[in-house]
Amino acid sequence: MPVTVAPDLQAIVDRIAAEMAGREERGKVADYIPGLARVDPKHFGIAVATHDGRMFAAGDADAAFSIQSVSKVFALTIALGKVGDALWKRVGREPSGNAFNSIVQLEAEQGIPRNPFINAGAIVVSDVVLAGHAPKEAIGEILRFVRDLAGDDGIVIDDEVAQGEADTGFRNAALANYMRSFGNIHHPVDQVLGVYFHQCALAMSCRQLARAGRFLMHEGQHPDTGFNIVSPMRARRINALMMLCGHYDGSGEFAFRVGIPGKSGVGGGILCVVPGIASIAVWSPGLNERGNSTLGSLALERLAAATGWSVFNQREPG
Ligand SMILES: NC(=O)CC[C@H](N)C(=O)O
Repeated sequence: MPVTVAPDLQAIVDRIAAEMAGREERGKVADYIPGLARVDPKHFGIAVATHDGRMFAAGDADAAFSIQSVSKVFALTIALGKVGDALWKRVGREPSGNAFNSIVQLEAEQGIPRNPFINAGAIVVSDVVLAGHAPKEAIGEILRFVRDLAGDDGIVIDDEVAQGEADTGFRNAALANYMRSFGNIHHPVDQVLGVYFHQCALAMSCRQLARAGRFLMHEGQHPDTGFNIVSPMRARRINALMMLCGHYDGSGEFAFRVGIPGKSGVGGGILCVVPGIASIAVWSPGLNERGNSTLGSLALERLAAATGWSVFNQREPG
């Protein structure tokens, strides 16, 4: 895509934040754990990190929130680094068309989850990250990785959220045990879930999240160090998975409305990657019926329309 940064990007994000502040329809905040239930639905933040190293932010772009399933992108990146394409023997690459915590496909498909961005797939990824480590070390590896990507040691894991996930994670435990019965989970289920629950509990601001996603717009390269986090091909493939599977059974709708690879989480965050152009994070805690941020999705739709950014065309911004 030959599109360069739209010159009025700050004005665009300011305008989007102002529109979102006035919206009544915000969806419903996730309420399965206290650490999420108490978050004020009025929040909205947006941060856009551009390929040329600039940052445009508006609203609550510096407030930390629970990134939840957005963490599945980072965990997948680590797992691919460890076992490479062998991962794809244990996890599929197809959209599921089902809810993020659905169990129905697993029986028909012999314990192989459809993709790494539904819970079952992410739990297999956690199992891979855990290999050769104590759970604490695996969690530390994920945290260090995200801090390194963002260039920010201030990123932490919210222990209260992690505990809440463990206290209520009966369905995730069911998924893990079920996959273990097919031999697709290799470590003790409580350890695997410990890793998964802690990665879900990563707390990050939009600015930190947009920075952490930059390697995916830079063909896999860390923009600060020049090191290859992943190869260009792998970055492209992670982006493809985000496009096809990043919003669960709402992925088609998101591609239709926004047209940019993205990954959502039930904390209300969405990370989006415009290859060669921008890494974008939005946050608004109210969710639609598919568990994706209502205003976050709308804000990204507005941003894509205002900039012309899409992986489906090559229009100049305007
Ligand atoms: N969609 C999500 O963000 C789900 C993450 C959540 N912690 C869960 O496992 O249920």
